Amino acid sequence: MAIVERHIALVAHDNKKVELLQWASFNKKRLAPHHLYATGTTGTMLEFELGLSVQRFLSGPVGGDQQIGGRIAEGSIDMLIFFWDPLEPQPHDPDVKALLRLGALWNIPMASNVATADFIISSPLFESDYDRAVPDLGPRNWEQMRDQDSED
Ligand SMILES: O=C(CO)COP(=O)(O)O
Repeated sequence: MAIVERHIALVAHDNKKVELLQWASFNKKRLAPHHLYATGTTGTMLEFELGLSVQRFLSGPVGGDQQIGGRIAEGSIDMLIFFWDPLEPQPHDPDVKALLRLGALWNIPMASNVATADFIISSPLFESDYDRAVPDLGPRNWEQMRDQDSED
């Protein structure tokens, strides 16, 4: 049976990059058939060290987290492996929070640590059809909002 190709974003803060590299190295064969994305430095590391083909965005602190969040919102990234650093504040903490928020909102599988990433990548669902529930977040109805406002 053909595998379902996932669109997976891989991101790690500096103190977590080695952990991500080791995880990706161990799982290289399983990751390779999928479409991989990463923030700038994480992506360079994965390409350079493992020879994986990765679409790189800007570095996290200068907009890369927001770019990935945008792709999640528009539906072109459907999984996030993000080893964020729980022991160190980041200059772009609002962007980190926004990325995690969008991942939760759009109900994509997200791993913040190695154990969860292991569970995700070894799940039978990893490469099979999965009907992910997506919230109904169509455009808000301006006319309805205006009429409600005038009733108040
Ligand atoms: O800061 C990051 C995620 O918040 C990661 O960015 P880099 O991959 O460019 O180091």
